Amino acid sequence: MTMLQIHNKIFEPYISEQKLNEAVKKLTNDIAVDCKNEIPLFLGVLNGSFMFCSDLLKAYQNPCEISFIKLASYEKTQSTGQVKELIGINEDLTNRTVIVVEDIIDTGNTLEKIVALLKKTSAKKIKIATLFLKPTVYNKDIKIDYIGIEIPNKFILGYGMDYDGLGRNLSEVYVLKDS
Ligand SMILES: O=P(O)(O)OC[C@H]1O[C@H](OP(=O)(O)OP(=O)(O)O)[C@H](O)[C@@H]1O
Ligand SMILES: Nc1nc2[nH]cnc2c(=O)[nH]1
Repeated sequence: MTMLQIHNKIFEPYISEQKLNEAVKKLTNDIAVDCKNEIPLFLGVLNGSFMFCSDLLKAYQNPCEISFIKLASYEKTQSTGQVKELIGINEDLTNRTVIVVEDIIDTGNTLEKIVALLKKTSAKKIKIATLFLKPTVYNKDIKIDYIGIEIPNKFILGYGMDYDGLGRNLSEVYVLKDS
């Protein structure tokens, strides 16, 4: 097993590229079935979801659009509890089906903020897709429509997700050792 060190933290391989591909395919199929009569607008949440968004859209065979929103709440491996809006929603969402695309939902603080922003628009439907969910941590009432992989309360990185800015380029997911 190839360990990885970033600063003083040790990470070990956790979820293979193949498992990630399977999860992305399944999510894509589920979304395509639900959206067969519409053109969804995927709304990726930067930075973490860029790689997931890319693979999701490449796998999505029907007409669709993409845009991004940028929020941040994490410093190192801890949620600060405060979510900052760095890039807002610029599109006209009137009558659109918007699918929020998250790499991971942990406390749900980020999601709550995004959904609050979307509710102020005239979007027809707001749906949520996440590659990872920590069900034991998530404590909001917002329904998550599409879930890739559920994980315990551990800190992961790779496939878009970082530790202190590093590790986003890894094509598989690692977990913080002994977390
Ligand atoms: O459910 P929560 O506890 O809010 O955590 C989930 C959020 O944390 C990460 O983003 P982060 O704030 O680290 O910004 P980044 O995507 O730029 O890394 C991740 O991409 C989610 O958006
Ligand atoms: N990189 C990373 N960011 C997160 N944001 C919320 N949970 C996590 C996590 O486990 N890893």
